[in-house]
Amino acid sequence: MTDHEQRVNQLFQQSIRAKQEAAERLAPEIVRAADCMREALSAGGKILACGNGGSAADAQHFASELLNRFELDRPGLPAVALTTDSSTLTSVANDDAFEAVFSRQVRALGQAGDVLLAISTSGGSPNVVAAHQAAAARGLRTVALTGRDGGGLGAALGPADVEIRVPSAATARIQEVHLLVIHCLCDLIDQGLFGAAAPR
Ligand SMILES: O=C(CO)[C@@H](O)[C@H](O)[C@H](O)[C@H](O)COP(=O)(O)O
Ligand SMILES: [Zn+2]
Repeated sequence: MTDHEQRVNQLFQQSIRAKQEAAERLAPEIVRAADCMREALSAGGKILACGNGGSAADAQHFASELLNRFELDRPGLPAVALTTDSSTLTSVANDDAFEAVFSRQVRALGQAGDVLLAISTSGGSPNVVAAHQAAAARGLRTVALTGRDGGGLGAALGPADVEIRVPSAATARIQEVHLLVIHCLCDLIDQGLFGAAAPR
């Protein structure tokens, strides 16, 4: 095996270990988060999703799996990624502050009973923390995907919120687990609402 192949192998092993540890520790919180989202959707609510960088992509990935479909052919479900409208993002950042790019949209779009999916590997992104604060003030529950020590986001959550904190300090490994968690949430939501088949 070449040095580079060995490095690739190590990265795969680290990712597998991070996922194994997460499966052992996080299953109850993942089920709680899916229940929270399913209840909101059943009651006519929607899910707003946000994050920065790779987590912005994760927010969009999740929203598209709800709006379009995951594995089951079923009607679209209401979800909005707060990361996609460049006119809104640039004008809020330009006129106010980058910290406000998600919270302003939460105040405009969020209704009591909706859920905010807040994704931050460090838990420290000020715009994600501000989105949670705006959500809480409007009666939304937050499902937070975090890592490390949960950061300011983990610390700001209330008893009705759910934190899924990946036990790792490496941003890339945390993101890899977040994507798996997102697919677990989609699977449990579909199963709860439409009786999806067992995972293949
Ligand atoms: O994808 C990566 C690193 O893997 C980066 O784009 C990463 O998402 C960005 O640095 C984010 O700004 C990090 O924010 P956060 O996860 O700490 O909230
Ligand atoms: Zn990344």
